[in-house]
Amino acid sequence: MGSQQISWGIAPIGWRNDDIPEIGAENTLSHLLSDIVVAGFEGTEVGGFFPEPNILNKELQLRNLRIAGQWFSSFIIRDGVEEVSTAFHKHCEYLQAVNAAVAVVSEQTYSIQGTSKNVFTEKPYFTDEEWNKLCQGLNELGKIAEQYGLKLVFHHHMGTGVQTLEEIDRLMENTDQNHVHLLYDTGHIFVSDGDYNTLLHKHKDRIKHVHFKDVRKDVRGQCEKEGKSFLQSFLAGMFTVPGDGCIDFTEVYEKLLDVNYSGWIVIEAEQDPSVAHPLEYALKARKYINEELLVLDKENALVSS
Ligand SMILES: O=C1C[C@@H](O)[C@H](O)[C@@H](O)C1=O
Ligand SMILES: [Co+2]
Repeated sequence: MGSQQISWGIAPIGWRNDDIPEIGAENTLSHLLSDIVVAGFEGTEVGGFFPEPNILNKELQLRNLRIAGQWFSSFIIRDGVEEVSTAFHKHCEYLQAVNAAVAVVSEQTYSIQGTSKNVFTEKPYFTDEEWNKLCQGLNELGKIAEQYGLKLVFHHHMGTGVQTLEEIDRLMENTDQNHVHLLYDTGHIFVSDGDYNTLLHKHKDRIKHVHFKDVRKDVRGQCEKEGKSFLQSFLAGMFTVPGDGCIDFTEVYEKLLDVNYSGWIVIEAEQDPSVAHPLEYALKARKYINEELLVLDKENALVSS
């Protein structure tokens, strides 16, 4: 089976960043969507500055683009699932109206991702009781997502209580595989654990959404040495597009093809847009995909025929 099941997208995060809304604020929706077409991608994720569904759908249709999903910050441990559910229903309603496939959920209770804390040493840890509350709550949110024709995909993330492989294992073991799926983000797991393959191999069956984020290893090392925060690290250039860092995406992509992965692969490389020209990096990513990854589909097809 080949890439006909895979849709390639690129996230708005290279143009504008919801974690630091000031950067790239000059980049309008039209500019972003048109750049995505120029770079040859099929769609994107919803950014915090996106308009209501009618307006967005019009702009998408004009460019033959689709929406993969959107990030949702959950505070299940802090607020309880009942309170979170109200906001999550609204989130899913929006996503259904723009024909998205997934709702990306990240538990943000005690998260330091938006703070000035050292992201390499000061991440939070949940108690056993908090783990139970989180996993039960996610099962409930997963059922809500399904009412809107969406899959809940959980985003493991630097600076949060679900960051390391061990923590992702625990989350996968204690949530219902029918309702809670996994978003595999190559960049976050590599920065956290120095390895991106084990997570993919262990949880391949739960992965329903993928973020391809590359890492500049030397910059990562320097950020750790200097005790930088998550935001300072990405502004320093810790992340980049596939093919421009140290991750071997051919290995990752081959594994995804092997397990007949079906869904979106979204390029997500947050950098300062005033330093890393967003269209230039989108084109660089597309070139790498075309020249190094899509050829693997053909090779696989030849081997299996
Ligand atoms: O999926 C993501 C969404 C962003 O808001 C986040 O900070 C980024 O690192 C990411 O992986
Ligand atoms: Co991501």
